[in-house]
Amino acid sequence: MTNWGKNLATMRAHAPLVQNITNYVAMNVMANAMLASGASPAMVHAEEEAAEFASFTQALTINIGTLSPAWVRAMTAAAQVANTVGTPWVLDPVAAGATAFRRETSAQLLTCKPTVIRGNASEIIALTGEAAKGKGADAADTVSAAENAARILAQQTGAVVAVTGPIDFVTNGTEAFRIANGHALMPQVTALGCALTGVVGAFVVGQDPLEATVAALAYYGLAGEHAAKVAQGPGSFAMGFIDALHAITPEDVNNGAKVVAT
Ligand SMILES: Nc1ncnc2c1ncn2[C@@H]1O[C@H](COP(=O)(O)OP(=O)(O)OP(=O)(O)O)[C@@H](O)[C@H]1O
Ligand SMILES: Cc1ncsc1CCO
Ligand SMILES: [Mg+2]
Repeated sequence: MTNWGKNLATMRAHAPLVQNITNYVAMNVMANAMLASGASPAMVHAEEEAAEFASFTQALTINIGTLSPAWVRAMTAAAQVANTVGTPWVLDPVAAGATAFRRETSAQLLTCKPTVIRGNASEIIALTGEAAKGKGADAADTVSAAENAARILAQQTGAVVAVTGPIDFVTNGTEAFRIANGHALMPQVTALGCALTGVVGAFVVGQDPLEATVAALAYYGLAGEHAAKVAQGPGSFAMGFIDALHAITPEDVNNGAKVVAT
């Protein structure tokens, strides 16, 4: 499991259609990051069509960043279809611990068996019902403080759990990896975590979920490192980041991935 570039090549060969029910902040950022990576994103959230679209999409991602009751109904219906037909789907539990609405919605979505759960440390801790220090959509807990919660959540749900931050942690409940790629400018640009969730969704199509998630995080963090070399601040970084997602090759990933099995 060291040829992480192969997972990028496979994702690009599939160029998968990925349905995203995401938040208003992330829609454009996420769609551009996914296109630059080599996937085909479709932002489809209406209650009238979300479940129908989920019946033929190659992967689904659900992000609870800007919720409303109609969106929750669409999310639940789409996740149920994905679970029934065996389509991989990724949950992004934005600010999961902040309000009762978010706690209840996340708990309901977890019953639809996500393939991967990708969140920051505070969000992953909150999903296990523990008190988390999250500051809205931003993390206020360390990744290492969330490792135990990630293992428990993976064992309880059967999902691969990815905790992102300065050093990412990914586990399926038994095996685990740390990914040290990334740059401190990444959390200075909104929705880069949300966009990563879409990239993870694209990687898991037809690939082992644990391996594909680790590879997606290494690739994405490497793009952050490349973009930071030419950035003058968060604004130019955001632009360079999209360029880097597009330019990075499978060989670059094999040379630059900082992944260790724990
Ligand atoms: N301090 C850091 N240094 C290096 N990389 C980082 C740092 N913080 C986050 N990252 C990287 O940024 C990406 C997004 O992770 P992050 O944990 O910030 O998501 P998030 O909190 O869900 O973001 P958002 O909700 O704003 O979309 C990941 O690839 C992660 O590795
Ligand atoms: C800032 C923000 N607020 C709700 S969703 C979102 C995008 C980052 O998660
Ligand atoms: Mg987030």
